[in-house]
Amino acid sequence: MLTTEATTLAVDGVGVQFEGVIALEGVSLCLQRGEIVGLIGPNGAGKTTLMNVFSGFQRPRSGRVLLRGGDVTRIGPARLARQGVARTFQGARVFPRLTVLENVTVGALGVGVGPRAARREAWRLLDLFGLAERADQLAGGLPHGGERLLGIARALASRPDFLLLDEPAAGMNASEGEELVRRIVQIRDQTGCGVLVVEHDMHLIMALSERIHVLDYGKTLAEGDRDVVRADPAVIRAYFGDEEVPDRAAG
Ligand SMILES: Nc1ncnc2c1ncn2[C@@H]1O[C@H](COP(=O)(O)OP(=O)(O)OP(=O)(O)O)[C@@H](O)[C@H]1O
Repeated sequence: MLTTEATTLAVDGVGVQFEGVIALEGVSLCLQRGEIVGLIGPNGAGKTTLMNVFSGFQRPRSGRVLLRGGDVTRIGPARLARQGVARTFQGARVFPRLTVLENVTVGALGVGVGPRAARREAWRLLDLFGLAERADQLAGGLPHGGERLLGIARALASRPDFLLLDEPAAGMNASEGEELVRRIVQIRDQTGCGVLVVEHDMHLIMALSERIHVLDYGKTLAEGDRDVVRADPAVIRAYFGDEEVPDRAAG
């Protein structure tokens, strides 16, 4: 049952269809401020489509999107960002010809923060992400892991209550992934924002998420505590196949 509390971002029974392909059907997921939820599922399960619905990039055909209990189903991404919903995309999507500092500053300017405060906020985030030394470098010249962190820093510049991360660790090596887990937990602890993470790296998902939501063919296959979900036979069959289910990652 979905809550309509003031501290939640939720989808309630959403459905999305693309020219005959059912991408999502009757999916409900409630993200609370202060929690980290993993969204997983096989390729094509509907994870990115659900992120798009949450962030206003995809209007659902059925169901509702609720922000702090209010219906935002018809609100687009720019307005949702100003209301506290920020996201990153698959692929870093930084502005390669802007500097690292400018990339983050733009994130704050985009939600109406004044130029001086935006710059201050950008420096704070660059410090937090260990990118301050590269502030004046063009973003396009960053190594892959750095670009990913920059994308998250830019999303955080809007001071979101809810942060949606689409495959933040793609292309990172194991130690960069562990560092990313630490930073995401730190962000949650410091800002109290709710974090929804789509990620194929199961070690990372298990290390990071308190709750896990599993999609398969556009429907919810399982949801709940990570240990319960990991032991669910339907999840093991659909998602892990014959692979060994990873133990909770070190960290
Ligand atoms: N714009 C689109 N037009 C047509 N079909 C689409 C579109 N976007 C997604 N789909 C289809 O909807 C389904 C869900 O896709 P989606 O990208 O949300 O899955 P996913 O779980 O994020 O997959 P992956 O793990 O591979 O990124 C797939 O069958 C996909 O082919």
